[in-house]
Amino acid sequence: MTFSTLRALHAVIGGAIYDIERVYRERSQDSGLEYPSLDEPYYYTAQHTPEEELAEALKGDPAVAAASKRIVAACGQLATTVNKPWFGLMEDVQRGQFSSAIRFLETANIVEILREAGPAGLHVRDIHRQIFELRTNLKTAAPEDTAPLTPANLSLHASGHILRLLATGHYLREVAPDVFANNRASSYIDTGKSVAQLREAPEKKYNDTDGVAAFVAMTGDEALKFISCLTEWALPEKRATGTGTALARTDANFDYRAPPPELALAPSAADANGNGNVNGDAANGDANVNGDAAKEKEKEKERARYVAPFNLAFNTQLGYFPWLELRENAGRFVRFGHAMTGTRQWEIKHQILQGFSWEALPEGAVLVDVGGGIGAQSILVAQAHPHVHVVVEDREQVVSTAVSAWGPQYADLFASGRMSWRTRDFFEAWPPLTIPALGPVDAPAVFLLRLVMHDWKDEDCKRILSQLRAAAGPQTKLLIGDMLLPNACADAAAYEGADGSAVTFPFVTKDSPLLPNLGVANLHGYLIDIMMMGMFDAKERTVDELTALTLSAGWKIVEIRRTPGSMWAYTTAVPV
Ligand SMILES: C[S@@+](CC[C@H](N)C(=O)[O-])C[C@H]1O[C@@H](n2cnc3c(N)ncnc32)[C@H](O)[C@@H]1O
Repeated sequence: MTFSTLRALHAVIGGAIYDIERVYRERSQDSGLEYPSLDEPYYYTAQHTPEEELAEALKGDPAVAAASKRIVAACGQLATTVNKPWFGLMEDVQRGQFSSAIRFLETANIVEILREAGPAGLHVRDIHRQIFELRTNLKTAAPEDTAPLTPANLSLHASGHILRLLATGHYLREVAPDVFANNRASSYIDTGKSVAQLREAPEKKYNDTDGVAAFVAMTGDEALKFISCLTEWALPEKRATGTGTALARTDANFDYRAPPPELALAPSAADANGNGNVNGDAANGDANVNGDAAKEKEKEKERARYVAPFNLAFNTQLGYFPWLELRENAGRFVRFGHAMTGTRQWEIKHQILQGFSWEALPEGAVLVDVGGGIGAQSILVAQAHPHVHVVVEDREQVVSTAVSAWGPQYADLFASGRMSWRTRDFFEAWPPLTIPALGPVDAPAVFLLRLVMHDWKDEDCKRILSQLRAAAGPQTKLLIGDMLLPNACADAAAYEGADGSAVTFPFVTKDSPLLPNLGVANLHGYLIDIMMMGMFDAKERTVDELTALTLSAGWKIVEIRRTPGSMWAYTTAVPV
């Protein structure tokens, strides 16, 4: 590292600011439109002036978005270079505290409380009082098994310190000592619900929202807990004792892979899961241990116990989705559906509409959204393309609650029959459909798999893809929406696809001082990769990995439409 590299990074930042300013100037006809201030909240449900709307919308302009990413990448690289290693290390290794503080902000409804307080903000004593007024309501937006806060859990002092950490990390503003207000970053988590609505119906907090708050809550709850078990899961050191439970994992004699005693007689992991996720590793059993079949079976059972850090953290043999459907997880289950709406934010607005040539489909074409949840993405297609019929397939419990999760906003669409749900296990053969307005459908025009492949190991994905391949007609397309991760090193793979085509196009020019994958500006893709490891022992994939996987199930990738500068892509494949 030399001064010339520091200067080159500085120049990247300066050049990118110039690019952003140029777009703002040109698009506002030189009216002096300013870049949105971090200090000013922007609530997506509120009324805005045309200038405010344009200033916000331009952040999504491809040139602005790309320049912003260069700034983030360069600042990250520059900061890591010049920061005292101890400070940088502490910021990173203690990041969990910041994550917990953001979850607290969301779960305590502080963003909504501060929205109503306005730009002058609210003293922490008044914030604290309102948190309690909401939380001591009998109903709670938090998962059912969460006891309401009591003064013993949360002191005034604690609230103030958590909020100050957030203000220091640019998530709030401390406008006067102990007085906090929302800023642009915190306002992004707003649900738009009034405090009165949250008091009246806390369980509806995420209904009719953009899902961002639900995603924050889900990540801060389940994901933060299971990811803390990553190393214990990956590097179990203790040997079997046959006693203890995962929840007692601080016991020095505890073996993370030993079966919890109360589950010793439970059905096998495969039976409990019902979809093959948890027993994925068991199939790789070492067949020759002492030649003793009973012992081998027992060993296999043990290996299957904690397939992913999630299983370890929550002491369950169930896969994540069946676990979510347990009665005690009712709140988490509903929240997960809304969190999937939040995942739209990985894409540019309504990216699914640009991810495929929907307009080229014939009248009455059928899109099957496989593992589509509440249909958070395919509903955008149904709305924008009246010639397309959408059928969402998912597990029974998801299907039975999907329509009610949307509230009244799409009632006409559902009543028209152009968007419907049916229960299907995607590991089973695809049964032909009958759509009242169209009659029997032997093969759909498109199978969509969005955020599904990344939930599963390769062998499970192959099973899912093979079932779709068996059901496909010659014109059926497979559309996969997931992250596509490039390497972080400057080899050719970061610049081109497996077949040499420019499918992943460069994120940076070859002489740039930035990492070829844009480093921390694209960290989100690599974080989700590890989140999937934590949840399912699954992963996000590279272009090469996805190409090989789809081919193994009879699908050939023909097009990749990447969100500019992002890890997110829609990949189209056809039957081979
Ligand atoms: C990460 S979510 C993605 C939801 C949706 N595709 C989206 O992008 O919003 C994965 C979905 O797969 C569903 N799923 C899990 N196992 C399934 C199975 N065996 N058969 C059908 N759906 C399943 C889950 O219920 C969940 O809705």
